[in-house]
Amino acid sequence: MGTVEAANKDANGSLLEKNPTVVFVLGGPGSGKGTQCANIVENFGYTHLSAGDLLRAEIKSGSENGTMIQNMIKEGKIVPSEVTIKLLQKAMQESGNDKFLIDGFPRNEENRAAFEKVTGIEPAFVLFFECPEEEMERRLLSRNQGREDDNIETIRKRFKVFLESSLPVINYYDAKGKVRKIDAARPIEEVFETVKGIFGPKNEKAD
Ligand SMILES: Nc1ncnc2c1ncn2[C@@H]1O[C@H](COP(=O)(O)OP(=O)(O)OP(=O)(O)O)[C@@H](O)[C@H]1O
Ligand SMILES: Nc1ccn([C@@H]2O[C@H](COP(=O)(O)O)[C@@H](O)[C@H]2O)c(=O)n1
Repeated sequence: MGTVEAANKDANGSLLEKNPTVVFVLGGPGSGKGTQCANIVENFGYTHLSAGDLLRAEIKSGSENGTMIQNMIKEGKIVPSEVTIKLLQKAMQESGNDKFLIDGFPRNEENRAAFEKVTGIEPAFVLFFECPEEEMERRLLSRNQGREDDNIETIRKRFKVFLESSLPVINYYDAKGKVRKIDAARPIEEVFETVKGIFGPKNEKAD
């Protein structure tokens, strides 16, 4: 085994040995990624890891990166991959599971290439929740979870970052035949019916 590969295997601990299944969950801010991930966890036994939630938890933990992360989130900017990937790896290892929904990641080409290089993991497929901006804006402005970035000024910046940096990642995976596009503008239950069709009955958890 080459040195880079050996170092990555080391950093991943036992993770790679489990040959984990990773599904990236992408879509604009407010498209319903978190909502649908909660349904998938209940029905299909995946562990849900939201990159945004991990970054917000890192701020709360008083970490040395906290102020930098908080400033980036307020501006709707993308935190350097090094920080986010470490948080994702740690959460994956601690979960004990081998099936992951990675929500809101990769957000740009840097995220994508670094994750592949550091973890050696390729996603099984990518769920893409497609939703018009006006609908996403309505949802974010009425989310009421006290998020510092759910204000119209930051929301507009997040939309811009999504179009400029995140869509190219979706196009990258689309070219590889890995994107499962979902019309996310419909009611939650209808969206989940489509999601269920993608994961398939053979993956459903027994009661
Ligand atoms: N299909 C839907 N129809 C109407 N409202 C929805 C739908 N899906 C989610 N919502 C609501 O919209 C808001 C945003 O949803 P959610 O948090 O799941 O989006 P998200 O894509 O994870 O957002 P973000 O990227 O900002 O974290 C929530 O208040 C949620 O209840
Ligand atoms: N890969 C990521 C994911 C998120 N961020 C930052 O967190 C903000 C909120 O993300 P949500 O997915 O919870 O909406 C996002 O706007 C970014 O500032 C990131 O940097 N990298």
